[in-house]
Amino acid sequence: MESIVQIVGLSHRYSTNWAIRDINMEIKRSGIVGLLGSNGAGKSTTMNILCGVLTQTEGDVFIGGINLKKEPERAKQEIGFLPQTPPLYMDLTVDEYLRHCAIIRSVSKQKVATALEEVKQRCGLSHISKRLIRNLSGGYRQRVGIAQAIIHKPKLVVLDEPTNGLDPNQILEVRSLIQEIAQEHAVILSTHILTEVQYLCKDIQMIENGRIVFADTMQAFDNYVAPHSMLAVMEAMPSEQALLQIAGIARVNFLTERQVRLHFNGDSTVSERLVLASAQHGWRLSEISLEKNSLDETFAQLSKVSH
Ligand SMILES: Nc1ncnc2c1ncn2[C@@H]1O[C@H](COP(=O)(O)OP(=O)(O)OP(=O)(O)O)[C@@H](O)[C@H]1O
Repeated sequence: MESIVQIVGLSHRYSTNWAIRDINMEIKRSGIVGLLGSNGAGKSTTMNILCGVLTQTEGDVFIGGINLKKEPERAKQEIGFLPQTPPLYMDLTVDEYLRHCAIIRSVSKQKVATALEEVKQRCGLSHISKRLIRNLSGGYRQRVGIAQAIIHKPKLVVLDEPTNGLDPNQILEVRSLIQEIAQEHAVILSTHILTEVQYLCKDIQMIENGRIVFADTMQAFDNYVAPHSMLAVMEAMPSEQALLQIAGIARVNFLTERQVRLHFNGDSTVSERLVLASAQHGWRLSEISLEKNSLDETFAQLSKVSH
């Protein structure tokens, strides 16, 4: 199967500092790939190169087999881009703006009207065609931003922090629109929000200090960030020895007379065994909570593994 995107040995240097180093990636199918990284990790640099806005220092990007550096115009026909700040013209109506985008994206004259109707329908914009963009809510502006990215039916859609600055309802709406679009297009979604990637993406690329530190399926990532400790509150706290008897518990840290942190190996079914043991021995377990790694801790661990 031909790749939709292939990134080979991509590196970029701003004056003397390398912002990204030796990035490799291949996408062959539609669906959402999450590019996850903390601020300054190198996501925007990667995306800007991918969309032909910035020329890399080293390496190559192929879109549908076309070398972006050698044939930028042809390759860019297959890319739709929603940058962090959508390139909207506030004084145009939704119709005027999207028509303008279709034309600069080289949609042929006879096809502009159909492309416009289709994209408005997909993005839920049909009822606000005549509204000025200036008067739209953040969520609707973002929909217009997504519409301009897909109006020419590109193979690849690149979305940079698409839910940034939206309220919780708007976030849900924009996420479901992205899921819908990913049925037909390959989508790369950049974000620093772990839950966004967990919710939307089937594959994940994690970037830190300009390097990819994790590239696998979301399921593999979930296993990686699965909890390895839990906090428990017990009114009649047992001894360390008694707790270590429970299969899976590897280490015990007493925090207060009533609270303990239990580190475990394997899966979190150990919590069920703790509940059982408490009932059997009268420890009066009143609270239990699994502790997930924070994104920072996960980055730190993955960075260590990759070095
Ligand atoms: N125009 C520029 N000139 C010099 N250095 C830059 C420039 N743009 C980015 N950098 C540096 O390159 C590195 C990667 O930045 P980049 O913006 O790609 O990261 P990011 O992951 O997108 O972060 P953010 O989420 O904050 O946008 C950072 O150290 C940043 O300071």
